[in-house]
Amino acid sequence: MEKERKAILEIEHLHLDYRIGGRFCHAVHDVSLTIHSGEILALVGESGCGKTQTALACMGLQPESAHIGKGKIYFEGRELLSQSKQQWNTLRGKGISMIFQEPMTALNPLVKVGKQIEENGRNHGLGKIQARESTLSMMEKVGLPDVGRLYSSYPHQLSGGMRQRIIIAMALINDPPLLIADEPTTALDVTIQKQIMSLMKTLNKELGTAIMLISHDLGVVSHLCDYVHIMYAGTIVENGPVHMILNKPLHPYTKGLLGSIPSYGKKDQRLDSIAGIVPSLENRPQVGCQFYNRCTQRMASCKNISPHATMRDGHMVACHLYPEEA
Ligand SMILES: Nc1ncnc2c1ncn2[C@@H]1O[C@H](COP(=O)(O)OP(=O)(O)OP(=O)(O)O)[C@@H](O)[C@H]1O
Repeated sequence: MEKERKAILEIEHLHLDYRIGGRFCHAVHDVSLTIHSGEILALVGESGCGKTQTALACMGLQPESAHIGKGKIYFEGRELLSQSKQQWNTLRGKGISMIFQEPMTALNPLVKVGKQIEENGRNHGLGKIQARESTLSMMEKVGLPDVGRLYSSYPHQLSGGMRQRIIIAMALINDPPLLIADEPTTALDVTIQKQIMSLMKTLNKELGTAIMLISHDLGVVSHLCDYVHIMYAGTIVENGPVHMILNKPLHPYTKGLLGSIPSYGKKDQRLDSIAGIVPSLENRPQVGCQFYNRCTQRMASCKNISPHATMRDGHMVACHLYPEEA
C-alpha cells in the first residue's frame, strides 16, 4: 500500500522583493513548492539565486527591508505569513527548525554545548529533567561519542564536524516535522561533509523529519534527496524526482550544473562550468528568460518572452525549448 503523502510545507507563488534604486527587484519570483512528511527536498542553484531568501520567508526571518508582495506559505495547512510574532516564535524550533549557513554563529562560545541544546528544549516546554534526558539521547542520535562528557564541553573544544552535530541535535530536540538545512556542510572538509549528509539521511529515516536541503551542489544532494527544485535568479526553472533530474535534465541551467560535477559530466572530457554569473537583483531582465545571457541554447523568443512551466510525469521545466509538453 502506498504511504500517505501529507503536505508539511506548501509555498504558493511566493514573491520577495528588495527596493533598489527606487524600484522593486525580485529576489524570489513566483516560487511554489511542496514538501511532504518524511521527504527530503533539495533547493539547488548557484549563489544569489534566492534559496536562502525563500527559506528565511518560511521562518519569518527575512530582513526587514524585504517585501513579500504576493504568495502564501502553509505549514501543516496553516497560513504562516499572516501569523503573529508569538505564533512565529512557537513555530520556530518546534514546527520548523533551520540550520544556517554559518554554523559557528549558532553556538554561544561561552555556554556548554549540552546546555545549549537543553535550553532549546526548555524554550519549547520541556521540563528540566526531560530536557536533559532528551539532550543526551539526541546527542547520541547524531552520532556523538561519550555524550555525558561532551555535554559539558565548550564549542571551541570540539571539531567542526562535532559542532555541526551539536547544531543538528539542537535543531531536532523538539522533534520538529521539518528541518531546513541551508548549506549545512560548506564549512567542513569533504570527508566530514559526507558523514554529515549521511547523518541527515539517517535522521530523516529514523525520526521521520522532512528536510529542505539548500545547496549549490547538485552532486552533494543527489544521494540524499527525493525531489529537487532547481532555482535560477529567483525562479524555479525545473523540478522533479531526483532520478529524473539527474538522468534526464531538461533545462540548460540544470544541464550546466550537472556538467560541472565529475560523476555526471561527460566521461574523459574536461568538466564544463556555466559561463558568466548570476545577475544581481537590479541587473535581472524584466522580461524574457532570466537565464538568457548565459544559455548556450537560447533562441530569439527567449529574450522577450518569459517561459511558462510545462509538466509531464511530475517533471516540471520552464524553458522555451519545451513549449508544450516536456
Ligand atoms: N538584505 C538584502 N538586501 C538586498 N538584496 C538582498 C538582501 N539579502 C539578499 N539579497 C539578494 O537576494 C538575492 C538572493 O540571495 P540569497 O541569499 O537568497 O541567495 P542564495 O541562493 O541563498 O545564495 P547563497 O548560497 O550565496 O546564500 C541575491 O542577489 C542577494 O544579493
